[in-house]
Amino acid sequence: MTGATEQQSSTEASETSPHQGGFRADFEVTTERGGPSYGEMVEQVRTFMDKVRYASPTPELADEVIEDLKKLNAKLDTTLVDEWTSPSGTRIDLPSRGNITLPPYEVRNGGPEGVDAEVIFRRFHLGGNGVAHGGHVAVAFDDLGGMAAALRAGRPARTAYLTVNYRSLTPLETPLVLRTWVHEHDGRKNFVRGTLHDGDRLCAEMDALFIELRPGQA
Ligand SMILES: CCCCCCCCCC(=O)SCCNC(=O)CCNC(=O)[C@H](O)C(C)(C)COP(=O)(O)OP(=O)(O)OC[C@H]1O[C@@H](n2cnc3c(N)ncnc32)[C@H](O)[C@@H]1OP(=O)(O)O
Repeated sequence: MTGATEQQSSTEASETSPHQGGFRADFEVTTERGGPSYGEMVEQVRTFMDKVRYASPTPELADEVIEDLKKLNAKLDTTLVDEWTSPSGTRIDLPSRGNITLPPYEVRNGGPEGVDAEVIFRRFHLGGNGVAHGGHVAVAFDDLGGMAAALRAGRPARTAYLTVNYRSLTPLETPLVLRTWVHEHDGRKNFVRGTLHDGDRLCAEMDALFIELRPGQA
């Protein structure tokens, strides 16, 4: 494996980074970090990943792409910051808050009663035979389940367990409805349920426990 060892810049948090324990102390929402084109940059990377998933390049083209990517990586090396101050995860104006590692979703409604989002699994989320990989479905449930717990509790929570029941195949490139809500809570424990639908068809269900973090807890 090459790549990971070639990282140029430090992304360690500085002492002034605004965080406390495992998550941001105050979840700073921004629409400015990364500038007006940040969302389009992330979208272009997703499109690139879609193409990589299905591309069968010649050796010459693969070498050309590698050289282009090295140049792009070098450009980003000059801008790396720690996780607490990067745009990724805080840009509430962008799908999945600008976090490229998540399946892109848009929250249609979110509050203490739960979260209602539209999610699209992309071509690069392929599991096999044209449908989504189950792990990516779990990622979407984890993030939006954690959001439901955090919005109810008013503070961040970490996943203690998360079970997904895959009820039917989850299509790619299709707007799906993902809902999460706190079914029950007891002290710091938030028992969260979720559903993923393609129209009327239930694709998957989630049953999870999210534990609210104590102040300073990692
Ligand atoms: C708005 C922005 C939204 C962003 C959302 C992002 C969501 C992303 C969420 C994640 O992916 S977090 C990453 C995945 N999770 C982890 O890495 C967590 C690893 N585990 C831990 O850090 C700790 O185990 C944990 C914080 C979950 C709990 O440790 P604690 O020390 O805080 O709690 P403790 O062990 O004292 O347990 C508290 C209660 O929960 C219960 N509990 C804990 N883990 C359990 C478990 N696995 N199953 C059942 N019960 C459990 C435990 O028995 C106890 O019950 P009681 O209060 O009734 O005694």
